Amino acid sequence: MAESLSSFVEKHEPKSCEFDKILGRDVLVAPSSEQYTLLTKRLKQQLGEGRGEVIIEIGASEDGSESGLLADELEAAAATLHSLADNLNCSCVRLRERKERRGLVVQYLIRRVLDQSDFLEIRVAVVGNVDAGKSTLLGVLTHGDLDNGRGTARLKLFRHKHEMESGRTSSVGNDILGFDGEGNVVNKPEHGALDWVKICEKSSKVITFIDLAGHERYLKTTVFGMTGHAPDFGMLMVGANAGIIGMTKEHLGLALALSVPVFVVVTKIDMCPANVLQDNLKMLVRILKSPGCRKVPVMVKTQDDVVLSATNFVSERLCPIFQVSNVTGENLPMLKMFLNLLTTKMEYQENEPAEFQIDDTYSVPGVGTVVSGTTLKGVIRLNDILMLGPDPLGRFVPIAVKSIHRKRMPVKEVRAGQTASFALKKVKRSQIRKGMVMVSPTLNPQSCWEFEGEILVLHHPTTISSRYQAMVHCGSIRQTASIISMSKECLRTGDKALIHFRFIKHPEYVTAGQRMVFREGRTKAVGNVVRIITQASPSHHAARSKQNNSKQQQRQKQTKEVLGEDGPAADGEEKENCPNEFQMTDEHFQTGDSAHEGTKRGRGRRGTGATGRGRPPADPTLSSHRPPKRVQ
Ligand SMILES: Nc1nc2c(ncn2[C@@H]2O[C@H](COP(=O)(O)OP(=O)(O)OP(=O)(O)O)[C@@H](O)[C@H]2O)c(=O)[nH]1
Repeated sequence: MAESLSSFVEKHEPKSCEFDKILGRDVLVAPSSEQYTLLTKRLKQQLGEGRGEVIIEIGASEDGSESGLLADELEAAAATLHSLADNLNCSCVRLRERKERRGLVVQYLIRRVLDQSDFLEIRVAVVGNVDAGKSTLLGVLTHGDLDNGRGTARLKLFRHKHEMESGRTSSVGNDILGFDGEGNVVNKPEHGALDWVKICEKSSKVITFIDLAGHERYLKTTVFGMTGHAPDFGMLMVGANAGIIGMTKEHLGLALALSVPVFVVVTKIDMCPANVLQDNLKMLVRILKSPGCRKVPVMVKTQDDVVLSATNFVSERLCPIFQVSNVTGENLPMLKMFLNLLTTKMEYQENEPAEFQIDDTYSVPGVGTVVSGTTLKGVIRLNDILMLGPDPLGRFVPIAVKSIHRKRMPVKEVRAGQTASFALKKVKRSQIRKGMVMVSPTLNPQSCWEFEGEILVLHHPTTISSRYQAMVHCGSIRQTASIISMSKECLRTGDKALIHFRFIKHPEYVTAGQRMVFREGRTKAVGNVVRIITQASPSHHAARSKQNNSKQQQRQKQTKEVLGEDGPAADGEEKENCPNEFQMTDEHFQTGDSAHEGTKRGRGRRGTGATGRGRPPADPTLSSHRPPKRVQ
């Protein structure tokens, strides 16, 4: 929500607080020196809360009556705001104005000007059915050239030969779009290629798109992208002519399950008959409003809508919908403006001990072992010693951080909320399993075989009882776990329970409060880790899990015979092809199985189990560490 400099005061502080003196519609018109000091202090606070940016409204009165400034007042107020922004080393850009009874109310974007090596980072997971135009839109946004309707724009992004040939994305891809302080796109391809370091140097804000596959064959990769890459937002793409088909509902369901706020981009409006577009939009709105989604859809048609929806996108409930064409470029400027205004609402704790989740590993000639992932807490600096683990025996070993890159740019430190790649000293790549973490030694990290989670069953064809096994996704941990015990005898669709889980293959680093997904075939459940059980022993585990395994395999065999359906892989690793997970059936959208019920979005995401085979780094690394090859 856009804030006046005093709005926070009004809502949260007692009436007699120090900011009382800067209330009022015209406080910026001619502030006293005491007021000016308070205004500076308040703006600094607001910038801190907004991770370096805030939208300020001037001319609005606190009670809504007599809002608006006259032309000369507005000029004076704007000059004050510019000088406040200058003093705090911020840019100040006019976004929109509205006419009120007395005069104008104007909104400004105040954004901290960062040094060359720093930028605000927002991660957007791009999901939607195959052929919805995901790769094409990303090609158009990041390279600036429109598509020809036959796939020229997406060619710039495909990473594997088979993707070039089939036109289908199969891996988790990363593409970046940089904005300067004024909100201008800074991407400038040279001979078709983008120099990430230059983009980052010129940017105040960098949007990282996590381009996920639309085909159900690659759903495993898509789920990993959503759980393991810690997206701040989900961009759900829908082809105007095709509407909500195939994997669209599943991807929406997955975003809901993980409490990732979603906005929708309807593409191909250039080639879609008006009546088909209207029908598909109606269907989209109906699904978004259904009890299973409980979203508030907003059609974004003007720049005012963009500012309003971006500033109100704080809640997971609002769902802005854009209608664009990658061929004619219609409405793309509005989408860019929206992306420029997006601010993450995730609270990252920089003052806590460091925690970094690894989502991929590389062996780089001349550099050594490189890991990429997301910093969840704290600050990690060059030459820091962190504890890497857990290994198969649950141990953590100290390692030194040799170099750090953010989006291929060498940096001295990386803070909570930022993705990065580290070159590590004296560690072989084979010693690092995706799914491991690197944490501060002060945390004295413990691995666990067992934990308790509070789970809501979104869908199960029959009932879940003790000893049932399925895949746990927790951040980027991906391992089969068994149910040891439950607070209820059996669970059906819609039931909630406290469940005691045990990993079947190796211990993991899990923390209370993490969001988790539990799934197998058509079964899916979401919830939170509530308690870690560190004392459970592996030997005890092995015997019991073997027993459980054979029983479950027997049960799965029977189920397969009856349903012709696949179960989870017995060795704890996921199978390549698991269609229909997260299928938000019509039942969900109509009966109110609240996919987003449960607790808040987990901040912690750790480790990985990414496919990783031959795909570029999540934070494609390291100019000197040799950047991944990209097929042009
Ligand atoms: N006319 C028109 N064609 C488009 C538009 N957007 C994408 N296309 C075409 O639609 C086709 C599919 O686009 P892609 O970007 O490959 O779709 P995708 O969603 O990335 O597909 P996957 O990578 O397989 O998940 C390509 O031939 C594009 O040229 C658009 O706005 N208008």
